[in-house]
Amino acid sequence: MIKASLTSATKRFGETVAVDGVSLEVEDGEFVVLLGPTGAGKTTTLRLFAGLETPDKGRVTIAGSDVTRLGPAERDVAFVFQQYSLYPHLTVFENLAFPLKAPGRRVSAAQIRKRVEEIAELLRIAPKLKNRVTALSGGEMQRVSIGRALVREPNLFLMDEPLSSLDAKLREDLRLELKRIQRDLGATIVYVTHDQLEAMTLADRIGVLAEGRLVQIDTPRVVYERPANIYAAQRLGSPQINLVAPTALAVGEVPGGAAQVGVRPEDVVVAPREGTNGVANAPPKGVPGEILTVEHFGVETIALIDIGGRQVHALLGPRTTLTQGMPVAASVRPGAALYFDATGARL
Ligand SMILES: Nc1ncnc2c1ncn2[C@@H]1O[C@H](COP(=O)(O)OP(=O)(O)OP(=O)(O)O)[C@@H](O)[C@H]1O
Repeated sequence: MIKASLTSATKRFGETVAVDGVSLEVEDGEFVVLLGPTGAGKTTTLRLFAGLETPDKGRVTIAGSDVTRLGPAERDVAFVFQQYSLYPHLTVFENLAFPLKAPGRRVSAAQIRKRVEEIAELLRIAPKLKNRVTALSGGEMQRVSIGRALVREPNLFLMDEPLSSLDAKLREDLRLELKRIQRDLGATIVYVTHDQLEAMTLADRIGVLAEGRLVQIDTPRVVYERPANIYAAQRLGSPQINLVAPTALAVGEVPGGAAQVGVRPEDVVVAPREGTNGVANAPPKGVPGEILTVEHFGVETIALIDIGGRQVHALLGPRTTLTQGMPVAASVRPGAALYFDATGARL
């Protein structure tokens, strides 16, 4: 079942087309992440779902109804923003209970208590329910913000970089918890980020936005392995995909119309050009290059290699014996090259 959709939605601000003919269907229980750099139109897309913006063209539906002309209060959506928007003079319990006490909601005190306690448990803030929110850490405050959205069981959750104000460790913890909670509750979430790690780990599908357009929407794996174009290819992967001239890495048969070849670092095969005792082995396959740097990250090692004046990243095994300055031969794992035409579209 489709829980929310945009159909050919366009939103302009003066000369700027913030969202340009975006069509997007979010399934019930799905976690869709909108990924793109600053100004790509992520927040505006989210605000169209929320009813905080009205599209100039196109339609918005939520739970099967056309809500294009309805305001936020009439859409039954919950938002979480980057900055916690909590009531500082209230306790954690009162902040979590607040959305349930809105006028028109007839929820008994006992039901409120039960729901708040459930959510507090889920978010692991139950021991803090009596604390004032000002006495919480940043991570706890953001948990309360997320909890405030979750108590209500709305049609749709809209989250705009909810973890970006947190430090790396908290961010990771909360990211894992958010995914677990979303699965447990079967919640439908549209989530905005420019963090590829969040996108890769949270999303059922990633929507890649560029200049207001939805460039690709698919599972993280498909966007990574079969990007629609160079732009989408560059959004995922760290280090970024290597882009070289069609023949620079000797990648075999190049399809007609290929202007660039994309090779992920893990698909660059690197072999030493000389035997360890200085005696030449049979020359390895590939183009000659030289190792510029080797960085050890524990679980992986990344080398930067110069091949004929071009630099490419290669993922090496953790126990690699390759070191800086070594002459090497670089090639591409068979079948792993991605070909792009002059417009950047993948062939
Ligand atoms: N209220 C507004 N008035 C004028 N221009 C706006 C307004 N809101 C957004 N824009 C413009 O629309 C474009 C898309 O903005 P949007 O905030 O949707 O991008 P974003 O991908 O969310 O970026 P960020 O990651 O920086 O939040 C930008 O060029 C922005 O300057």
